[in-house]
Amino acid sequence: MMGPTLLALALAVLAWVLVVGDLVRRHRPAWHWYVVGYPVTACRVVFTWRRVALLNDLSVSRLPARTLIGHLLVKGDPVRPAAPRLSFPRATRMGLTVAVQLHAGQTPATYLKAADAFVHAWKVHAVRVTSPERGLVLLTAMASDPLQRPGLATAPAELLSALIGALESGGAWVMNLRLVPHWLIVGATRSGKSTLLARLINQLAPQPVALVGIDCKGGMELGLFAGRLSALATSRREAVAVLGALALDMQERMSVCRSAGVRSIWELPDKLRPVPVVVIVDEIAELYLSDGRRESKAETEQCSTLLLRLAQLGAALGVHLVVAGQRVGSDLGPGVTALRAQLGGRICHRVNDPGTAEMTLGDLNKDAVAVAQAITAEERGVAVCTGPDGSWSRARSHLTPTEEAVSTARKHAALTPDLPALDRALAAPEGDDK
Ligand SMILES: Nc1ncnc2c1ncn2[C@@H]1O[C@H](COP(=O)(O)OP(=O)(O)OP(=O)(O)O)[C@@H](O)[C@H]1O
Repeated sequence: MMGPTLLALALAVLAWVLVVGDLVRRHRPAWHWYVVGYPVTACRVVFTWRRVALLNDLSVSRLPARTLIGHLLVKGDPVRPAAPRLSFPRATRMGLTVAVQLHAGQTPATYLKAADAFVHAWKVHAVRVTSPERGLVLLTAMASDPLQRPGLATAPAELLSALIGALESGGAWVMNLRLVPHWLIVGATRSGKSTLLARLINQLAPQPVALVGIDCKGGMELGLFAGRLSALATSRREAVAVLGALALDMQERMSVCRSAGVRSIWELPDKLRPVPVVVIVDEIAELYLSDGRRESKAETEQCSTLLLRLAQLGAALGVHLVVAGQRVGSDLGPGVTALRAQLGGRICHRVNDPGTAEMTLGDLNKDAVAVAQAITAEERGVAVCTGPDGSWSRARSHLTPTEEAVSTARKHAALTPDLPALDRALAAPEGDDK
């Protein structure tokens, strides 16, 4: 009687283990990492460290590489090099961290080069190398891609600051225009650029800020938010008019600052301070590429000069640029490289050519370029972004449905500041010359 009951019980337990085990394997809940993943990975880190360090030239021998035997100078590789000292691996929500004491003469760059070797040796999704203090390197191993299902990050509301999404570290991805006044956003088609711009507008719409759109794709993208835009240019000719009017407006702002004896509009008393303006450009190539005709060439040159002027002087005068494009390269014109130098904030989604990733991140963070190039077509909304302290991180924007962004823009349409100079400039040009 006991036999069949025990058998049925054993079968039930087995079925339960199989079903639950499969669910756990597929969904990887957080406790699974702490109970199974972390102890296994921590053992791998500790037990493979000597060998990994040796194979990647991180170990250093205390013996000199040359020594004198009698009257002979003997050169060679000293035996038994010592691996750098490793701290105990500490579990985090998404992986683990270990601190490594650098040998004298070593720099974090050697560890950056070995990051791929760590990934394979420890069987983790990625390893990031940072140096929080001199002589120390922090290796952060991530068990799986935290951006596959990023949590909803939060950040305090601040003027000219937008919560864009979540960072790979689990923190909030914030675009703060007071800290980094101008931004360059690149991404191939369907990489998540427009969604990010919609998110930015969604976040800035409730703030006392003027939003100006330049969308030379006939206003198809930014036209959706027209109710909250103080001006919208939908052709290059209109873009020249709007940028020219903004350049003149900046001169007025300068004279207000000069008469008040201050260096930036933020030092002016509230009642004198002009409203901050955020200029959003969708598809920079439309402003820079000419069809060879004389007027077209003149317009591209004007756009290039005016954008550069706004970028050079805008930060102190409350004029901010957010420039987006599918591709950025010096072939767009000599002005592009100069403009890029002024756009301190960079966001690079998946791109089709290595040149664009190099152009966007290469001058600030060489090691971020390879990470940006590894973003796949499935990872929509994932990007490499720079932080205000010069660091970089992988991040994912919060998916803001277009309807939600449009309805937020409509809801706050009454807050739209009037910029009569821009309206006049837009009313002036005749015809349309795309
Ligand atoms: N953060 C995100 N999370 C999930 N899906 C996203 C995210 N961002 C964008 N997507 C999805 O990716 C698709 C393409 O996004 P989007 O239209 O923003 O790309 P794009 O780079 O602007 O493309 P294009 O240049 O063709 O306009 C959309 O269907 C959107 O739903």
